[in-house]
Amino acid sequence: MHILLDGKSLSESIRDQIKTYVERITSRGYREPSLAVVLVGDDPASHIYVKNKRKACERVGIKSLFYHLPQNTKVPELLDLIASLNSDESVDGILVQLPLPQHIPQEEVILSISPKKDVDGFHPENMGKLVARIEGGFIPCTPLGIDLLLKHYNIDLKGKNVVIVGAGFIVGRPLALLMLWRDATVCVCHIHTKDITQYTKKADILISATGVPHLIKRDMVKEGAVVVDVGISKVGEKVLGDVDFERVKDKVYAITPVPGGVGPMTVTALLLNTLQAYRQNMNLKDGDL
Ligand SMILES: NC(=O)C1=CN([C@@H]2O[C@H](COP(=O)(O)OP(=O)(O)OC[C@H]3O[C@@H](n4cnc5c(N)ncnc54)[C@H](OP(=O)(O)O)[C@@H]3O)[C@@H](O)[C@H]2O)C=CC1
Ligand SMILES: Nc1nc(=O)c2c([nH]1)NC[C@@H]1CN(c3ccc(C(=O)N[C@@H](CCC(=O)O)C(=O)O)cc3)C=[N+]21
Repeated sequence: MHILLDGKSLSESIRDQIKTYVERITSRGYREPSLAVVLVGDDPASHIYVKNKRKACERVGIKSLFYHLPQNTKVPELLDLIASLNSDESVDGILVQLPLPQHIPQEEVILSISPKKDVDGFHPENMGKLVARIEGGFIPCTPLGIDLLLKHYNIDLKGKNVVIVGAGFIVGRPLALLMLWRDATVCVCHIHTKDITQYTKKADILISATGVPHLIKRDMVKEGAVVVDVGISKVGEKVLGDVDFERVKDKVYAITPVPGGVGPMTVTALLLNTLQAYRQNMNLKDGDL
């Protein structure tokens, strides 16, 4: 029997705690935390993600501001908006939904966000803190969500073989740094890796983040491993993960479902990062609340 790593229910309990915290602090006369979400263009998947993030904010009492810019937005217009959000003291966190339209350089946008408001943790200052193991930076939401999920289920990372499939900017690469911080032995496979199976078979903890549906098959997984599935692909009406869940599940110690695994934890990590930004912005110390 495998353990289901239930990100949905862990998320609900963390979000309840956030809600209680926000209620307590606002009842003492502080303003509510706030997150500005910027979406450029009309990608339908991005629309759904942004809607879910805003709904999650509102449910816990975080104010969400939404800026929807047209597909043909010019780079300076977007940078002007970010500059005004950077200097607006009532805005704690800024999230620019990725991917951006082709004509907008992602690096330039990420660099323009104040590191203090960068709740995605993508700014090089925050990525640098992740490399240098400096506390107090923002850790990217999906890696942070996975870390919290593994911690909740008492899955120890120290000295374990963690194999990550996918080396994307949002998940794979920052996750590798975080797992290293947790003292795991980390191996990152990507599109140029020859024969990923030879690596995945050695994984105590296998994390896949490619967006290739059912890339991870039963024979690629070690008996008793922990499997974390980050991938989300829409195939017809169905949402599929990177892992062939039905054939893999009875071979492993624990596994995340898709949906209901890493996805909700990503959104919860965003709420936690926004709260962290708020507390740092308002200069609140642990003793204050
Ligand atoms: N559940 C959640 O909370 C989240 C889910 N996601 C999902 O995770 C997936 C990955 O997202 P993201 O990191 O942004 O995507 P990217 O496209 O940035 O990264 C995917 C990575 O996987 C690699 N890859 C692609 N195909 C293979 C393959 N056959 N074998 C090995 N490596 C491969 C890519 O290589 P290369 O670039 O060289 O092609 C790249 O390194 C997507 O399905 C996305 O929807 C993303 C964020 C949050
Ligand atoms: N700046 C930026 N930051 C991000 O964190 C970011 C981004 N851009 N662009 C896109 C990816 C993707 N992402 C997800 C968040 C939540 C779910 C999620 O809630 N998933 C649910 C529902 C899945 C479904 O039914 O579609 C689940 O897995 O249960 C999924 C994916 C954040 N991303």
